Amino acid sequence: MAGYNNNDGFWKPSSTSSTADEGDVAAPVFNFSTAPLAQQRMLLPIYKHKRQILYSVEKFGVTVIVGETACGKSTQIPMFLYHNGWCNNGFQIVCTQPRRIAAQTLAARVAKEVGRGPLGAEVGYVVRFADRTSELTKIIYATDGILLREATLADPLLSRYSIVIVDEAHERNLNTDALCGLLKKIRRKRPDLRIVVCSATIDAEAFLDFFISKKDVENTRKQKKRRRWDNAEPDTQPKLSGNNLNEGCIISVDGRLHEVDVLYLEHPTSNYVRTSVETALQICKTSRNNRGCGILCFLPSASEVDEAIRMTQDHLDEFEPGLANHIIILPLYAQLPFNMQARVFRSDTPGSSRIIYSTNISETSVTVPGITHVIDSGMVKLPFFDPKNDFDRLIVVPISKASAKQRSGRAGRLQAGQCYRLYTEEYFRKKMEEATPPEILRTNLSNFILSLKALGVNNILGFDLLDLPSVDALSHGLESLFALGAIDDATALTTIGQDMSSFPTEPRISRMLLESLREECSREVAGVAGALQVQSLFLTPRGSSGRRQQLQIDYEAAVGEFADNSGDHVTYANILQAYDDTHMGREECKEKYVDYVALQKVIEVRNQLLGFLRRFGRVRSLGMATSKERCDAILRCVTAGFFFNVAKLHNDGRYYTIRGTNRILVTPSSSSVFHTHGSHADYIVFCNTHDGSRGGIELTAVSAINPRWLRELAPHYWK
Ligand SMILES: Nc1ncnc2c1ncn2[C@@H]1O[C@H](COP(=O)(O)OP(=O)(O)OP(=O)(O)O)[C@@H](O)[C@H]1O
Repeated sequence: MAGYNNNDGFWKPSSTSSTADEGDVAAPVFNFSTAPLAQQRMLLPIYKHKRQILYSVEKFGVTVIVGETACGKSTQIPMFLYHNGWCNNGFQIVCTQPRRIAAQTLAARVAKEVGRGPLGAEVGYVVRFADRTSELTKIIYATDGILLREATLADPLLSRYSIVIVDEAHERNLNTDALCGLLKKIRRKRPDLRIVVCSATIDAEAFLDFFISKKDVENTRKQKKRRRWDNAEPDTQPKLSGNNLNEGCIISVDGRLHEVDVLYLEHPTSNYVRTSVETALQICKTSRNNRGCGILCFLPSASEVDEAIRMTQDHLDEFEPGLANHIIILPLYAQLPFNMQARVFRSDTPGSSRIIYSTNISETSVTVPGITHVIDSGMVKLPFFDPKNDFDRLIVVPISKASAKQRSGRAGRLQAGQCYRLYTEEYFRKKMEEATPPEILRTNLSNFILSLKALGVNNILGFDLLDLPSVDALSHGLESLFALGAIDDATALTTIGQDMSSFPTEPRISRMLLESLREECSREVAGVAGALQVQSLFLTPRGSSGRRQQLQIDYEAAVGEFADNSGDHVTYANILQAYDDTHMGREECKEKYVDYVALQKVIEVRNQLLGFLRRFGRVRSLGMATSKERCDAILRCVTAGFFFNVAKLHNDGRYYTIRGTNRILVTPSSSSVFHTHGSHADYIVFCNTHDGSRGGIELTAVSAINPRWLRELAPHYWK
């Protein structure tokens, strides 16, 4: 196993001890996590800044709070404000999070800390597809996307909130940026609205400069130097109309309650999945004599998480006999059904060690109980828009220092911890970027533009943003929306565009779903949309080399039961139909090579999307249609959304996109359907692309289509 070093000296995890000799008697340590909640709160570093925060929010329109991870920003600030009267007169406080898992777990924790009623009483959350609030709710945790939708659909001035807290602002996803622009606009009409921006890793000055003009900032800084915060007392009844509302203030919160030791690899690793697994097993082995450990290991994608789990299971016993009985291994990524994600947050297995392999879904804001160690692979999978190929692509890239800090901050939350970085200290210091480029500078903007248009922003270039996107990216986004029928030639939102903007999906999928109402196959198409959220609905055949041929035969026979000649989309619909008809359980799915966990997620998403579709028309299913009618209806819907992604078979037997003439390879999972069940089609539509192991771009979610549909369904685009 690779060695690690840290600033305090040198230690190899494979040696028996890190800091203490075996015979050492540990000094008594205050057990933070078993102390009463009120006592835990008072120990958090942010507690010392309570008066300063209350004073600043009362006096200034905008407060930017930068504090170490785990200092208490997300849980404590809303409570300070609530207890100081900011929810009087029917007002509420909303705290936004980039991810739903953070909103849900924070709300649960704060409901406990407030201690008056269950989750959904005074403290609740709203995330896509789930609302746990009531008339009593005062503090709401919501995803930033949800707050944007609220402003779009219900309340453009967000008038029920006295304070909006934009948490984890460093993430700079499209929703955070749109929300910041919107809040700036709202403050012109509602100067009483207070904005609090929080993060452990933001450029506080840049955020303050964005919300407050430079001149005001200079004044504020001068005042800040003179102000003695310790003597500044907030009023017990905050005044909505403070006297410096055009000014802002930055507050720094130093320190954290529990230390995190950071260790780096001595030499770079060529295989971060394998090194992650080895490191995790080594930590488990050395922790066994104690009371077990909790490891959170960050990997870039769901497939690498699954690979790491398989590798860990394969090596558990050979690494140390008997280790398997004491280790629980769990995945955590967005494509898992919610109940499986929630398992990670239940720490009910005393004496055992837990290894959680996660994507960056748990990188910010969350506290996973029992985590003593973090392993950071140093990599992340991010969406990039490739204007040359006209594709969105998910690419694995190195993380930034800001992400590394967030990841290490997932340890040391309830007790001291360690973070193993699977890269060298030199790389971290000299090569790693300071921050991840914001989404607005790297991704497809059509969804972002659609959201702004629905908010009534006609001139996108005139809307205040933290970073301006390139003109090329904007024009591409506008062209795509025009081709989808979401905007007209004066770039105004059409009726279809209005409807599309109320779906929680990207525009192409929203368009596909709306088309399904016309084709009367919403149940099938909502299932297809669900299947696009998971990596694959099929399990890959695995086994010893001697059995491989037989396994492949079994696999093809099983897949053949569901596969349709046309390709993946109707095959997805067939699997869901089989589930609806027979309620396949875990074992039956395994026999048929269907991934049970992925299927549960698809069904969860399908049901949620059907709920949205019901607002627009009658949701029907094509149960009685002939297979040709059913297949054509489903594929016409897919084409209505994904007509940008069409490729044609050329004489050399390869597919080329019609626009851009790039050579494309069809991935094995899709081609197995084509190879087994039909000849290559002349025209195909595809929904996802990624960098292939054979070089070039590979496709998933591929089906044969009739080229005539292109002119019928997208006449602006295919003349
Ligand atoms: N779900 C939870 N279960 C147990 N303890 C929790 C939970 N959430 C928060 N805590 C406790 O509260 C502390 C502060 O958490 P909080 O999320 O408020 O910090 P933060 O400053 O927002 O961190 P970050 O910047 O990493 O999001 C944690 O270190 C932990 O001790």
